[in-house]
Amino acid sequence: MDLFRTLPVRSISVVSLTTAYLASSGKLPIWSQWSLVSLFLALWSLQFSFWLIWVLFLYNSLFSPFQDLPTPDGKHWLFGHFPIIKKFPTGKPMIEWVNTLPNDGLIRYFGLFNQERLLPTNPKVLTELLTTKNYDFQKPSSWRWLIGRMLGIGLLLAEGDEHKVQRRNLNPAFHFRHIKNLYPIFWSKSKEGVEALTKKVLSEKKSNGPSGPKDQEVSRTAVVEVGNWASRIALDIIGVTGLGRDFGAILDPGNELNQIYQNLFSPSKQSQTLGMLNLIFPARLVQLLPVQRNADILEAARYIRNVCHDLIRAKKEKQERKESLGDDILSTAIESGAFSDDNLVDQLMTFLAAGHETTASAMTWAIYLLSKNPEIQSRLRAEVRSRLPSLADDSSQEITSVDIDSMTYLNAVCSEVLRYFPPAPVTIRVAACDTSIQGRHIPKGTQFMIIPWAINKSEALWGPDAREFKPDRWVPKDETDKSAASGGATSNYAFLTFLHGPRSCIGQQFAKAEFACMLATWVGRFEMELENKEEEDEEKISIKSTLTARPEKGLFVRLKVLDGW
Ligand code: HEM
Repeated sequence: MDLFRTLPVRSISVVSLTTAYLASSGKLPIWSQWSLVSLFLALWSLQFSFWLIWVLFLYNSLFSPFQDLPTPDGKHWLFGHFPIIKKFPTGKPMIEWVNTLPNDGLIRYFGLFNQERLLPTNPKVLTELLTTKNYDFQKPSSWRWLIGRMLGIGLLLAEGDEHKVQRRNLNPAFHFRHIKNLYPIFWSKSKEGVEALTKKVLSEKKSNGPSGPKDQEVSRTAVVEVGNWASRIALDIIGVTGLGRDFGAILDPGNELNQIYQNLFSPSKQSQTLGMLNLIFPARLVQLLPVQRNADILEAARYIRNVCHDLIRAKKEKQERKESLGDDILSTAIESGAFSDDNLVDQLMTFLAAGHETTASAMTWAIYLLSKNPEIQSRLRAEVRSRLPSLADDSSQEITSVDIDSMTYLNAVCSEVLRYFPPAPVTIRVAACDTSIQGRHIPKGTQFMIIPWAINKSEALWGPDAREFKPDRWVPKDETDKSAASGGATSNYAFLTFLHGPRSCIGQQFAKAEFACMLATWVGRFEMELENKEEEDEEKISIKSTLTARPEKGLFVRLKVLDGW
C-alpha cells in the first residue's frame, strides 16, 4: 500500500535505466534510435504520469479504506485542500474542521496533489497514536533528511529501539529533581536579557534627544522585535544549562550562532519551493539540487556541528583530568557512557534547536497576547512584582522552583499561551506497519497529521470558549477545584502542546520553567503594546511555520520601561 502512495523513485529509475540501457545497446531494436538519456527521461516521465493518475484520481476515490471518513468541503481536483490550507493562517482551516465537521475521531483531508491525510480529533484516537501504539507510528523518513541535516539525527528523529535507549539515557537530565536546580539560571539569564533590553530601550532616548517632560515619557519607550530578543535569551539559556557554555548572544545581537538559526528557521521562497518538491520527490534527491537554500543549510549545519564538537572535546578533556563535568545535559549524556562522540553531536544539535526556537516562539506569542490584553498584562505584572524580587535588587537573592511554581496567575498565563498558540503547531506520523486504531485497519504508510494548533482549540474538549484566550481557566475557583489543573479540559489529550506518551517533549518541565522566568522578567519590567494596532486582529498576522510558528514579519511591540522593579 505504501508503495502506491509515495512516489516509488527507485523502482521507476531502475526500470527506466535498464530499459534505456538495453535499447541504446541495440538489445531492444524498437527504441534503438533513442539516446540513453532521452529514453531514460521519457520512460521516467511516462511512469511518473501513471503514478500521478493513480494517486490523483484512482486511489483516493476507488481503493482507499478511508472513503467513509468525513471530509471537509472545498477539495480541489488536483491540489486537494492545499489551496485552503495555504490561504488561511496556520492551522485555521483545521480548527474549523475539528469544530464543525461531525466525526468519530478521524477526519480525512487531502494535501498537495491529493495526498491523503488523516486528522485525529479525539482523545481515544490520540491515545493509541501517541501512547499505546506509539511505536507503530513514525515520523516520515523524509524528515530524517530534511530536519536531520539541521537538527542532527538525535532523540527527536530516532525511531524504535534506538529511540527507547536514547530516551532512557537522557531522561535523568530532564528529571524534575535536576530541572529544579536550573531555576536560578533561568532567572539570572532572563534577568540579563531584560537588563540588556532595558539598556537598549533607554539608549534610544539619547538619540531622540529628549528635552521636555513629554519627551521624557517617550524616551522610556522603544519598539523592539520580540522574536529576536527571545531567541537570543533562550539560546544563552540552553547554552549554559544544556551544554555548559554561555554563547553570549544576549549581549551580542550579531552573534553568529543566533544569526545562523534565524536564517535556518526563516522560510524563504526557495525553501517553500523545496518543501513542495519534497512532497513528491524523495528529500534526499531534493536536497542535492544546486540551489542557494541547500548550500546555506549545509554551511549552517557544518558550523553548528563544529560548535558541538568543540563542546564535547572540552568536556571529554575535563573527564580525562577527572574534573567534575557539571550539571548540564551534555555532561549527563557523557556520563551515561551510552553515546558515541558522533551521536553526542547529533543530540546536542537537537537540544540546541529544539530547546530554544520553541521557547522563543512561546515568548513571542505571550508578548503578543499580553499586548492585546492589557488587563491580563496588568494583573500578571501585579503578581510578579508582589511575589518576586525586583530585577534592580542586587542582593543576588536566588529564585527557586517554589517561588515560580507557586505563582498561580503566572502559571495560568503561561499554560494558556502554550494552549492558545502551541509553538510546534503540527507534527506528522506515518504508520510504520499495518496496524489498527479504534479497531479500524490502518495500512502501512497511512499519514496522520497531529495538529496541536487545532486540538488545543477543540470546543468538544475545552467547551464553547475554546477559541478565547482565557488564563482564568487554569486558576482554581476554590480549594476543591481540581479541574483547573487541566484548564477545565475533559482530557489530558486536549492539550497537545508537548504531545503525550513516549515521544512527548522530553524538555517539557525545562521549557515551562524557563518560559515562566522569561515572561515574569519581561512583564515585571515593561509595559507592552503592539506597534501595529491592526495586528490585534489575529487574522491580520501572517504566521510562518517552519518547525515552530511565529509572525512571518516578526512581532514589533512598543516597550515602556516601568519604574519600581
Ligand atoms: C515551549 C517549548 C517547547 C515546546 C512547545 C516543545 C514541543 C515539543 C513537541 C511537540 C515535541 C514532539 C515532536 C514530535 O514528536 O513530533 C517535542 C519533542 C522534543 N523536544 Fe520539545 N518543546 C519545547 C521545548 C523543548 C526544550 C527546552 C527542549 C530541550 C532542552 C526540548 C527537547 C525536545 C526533544 C529532545 C524532543 C524529542 C523527544 C523524543 O522524541 O523523545 N524541547 N517538543
